[in-house]
Amino acid sequence: MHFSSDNASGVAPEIMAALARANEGPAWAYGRDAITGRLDALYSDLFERDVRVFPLATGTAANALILASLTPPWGAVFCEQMSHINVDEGGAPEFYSNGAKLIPVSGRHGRIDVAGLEGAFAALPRGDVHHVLPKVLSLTQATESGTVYSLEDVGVLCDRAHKEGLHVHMDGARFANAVAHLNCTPADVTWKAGVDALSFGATKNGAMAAEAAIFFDPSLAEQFEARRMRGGHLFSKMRFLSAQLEAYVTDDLWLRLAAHANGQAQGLVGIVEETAGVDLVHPVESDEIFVRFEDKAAISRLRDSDVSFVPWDPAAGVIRLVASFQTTDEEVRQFRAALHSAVGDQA
Ligand SMILES: Cc1ncc(COP(=O)(O)O)c(C=O)c1O
Ligand SMILES: C[C@H](O)[C@H](N)C(=O)O
Repeated sequence: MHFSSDNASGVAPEIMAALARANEGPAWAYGRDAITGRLDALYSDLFERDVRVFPLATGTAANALILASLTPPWGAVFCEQMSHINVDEGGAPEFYSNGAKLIPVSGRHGRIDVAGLEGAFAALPRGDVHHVLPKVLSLTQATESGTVYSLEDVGVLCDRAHKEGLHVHMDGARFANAVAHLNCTPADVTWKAGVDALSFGATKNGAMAAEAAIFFDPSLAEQFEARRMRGGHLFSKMRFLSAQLEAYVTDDLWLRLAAHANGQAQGLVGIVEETAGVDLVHPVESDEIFVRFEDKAAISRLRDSDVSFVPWDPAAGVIRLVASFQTTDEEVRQFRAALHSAVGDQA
């Protein structure tokens, strides 16, 4: 049973088939191919607005290069304290922005709220050349804690950020899981709520390696091609990124895959909730589940039962389980037996 990360999942057959089709014959390189040429129109239809789409291979590249497009080097980027850009990208956002400062904002269950954002704004020294300038709010949707911002929350946070003169970036490494959970349109939870640019993730949800930087205001994208090239992220055989991104949103594949992952996560939730000695750390609203163990020794016993997971906070006895589009009902059943064995006999 493998629940270490949705990054551990494979490639959806529809996307593998699209790669095989894209492999037929030669094609112009560096994005001049026919498939890449279709992406702006395809995603403009999906988001009900003219957008610019830039294929990339990693979510970190999407985040870091978008942020570099939204802030000058002397700018400040407000983000949740445990956000991926703040703790898991090895300094890439700071590097590609040539030094922008990430300002962690305390959140609850991985979500920033407007009170926390107001506090961060108030705490930032202003009005002197010695101080960085507030430039971006970055929200992760779905969050690193497996939760999802409501449409209202996104709108309120974007309004407050725009009032402060900030652009809003959305880290959508698990965007599909959030849209599936909210049962909304992609537009509702992005530009209609005030988001200016989106890291559109596909890798964790069925793609081999495909992400996209999507700009809802094309004027913000003017430098992106140069930044992507200078950053070493311009793929010569871009048709293979674009083929994945095209197949991903065809016939709502992306939402079907995410709905399956979210559904299997709810199956794991049911097992945790029925099991004494463990409890959920955060609400489960996407494909990630965080479980706290009263008896930390049970964590080792669970690992010895061939369950793969990330020991998220060993001192607190917290592990992370992540379902994916490939998680089977049998894996969920096996997990139930493994968990009950690990924590001791269950009445
Ligand atoms: C919330 C979030 N954002 C961004 C990323 C970065 O994606 P990548 O590992 O492809 O750089 C990840 C990675 O899993 C992630 O979990
Ligand atoms: C945390 C790690 O970097 C990866 N983003 C994951 O979610 O598995």
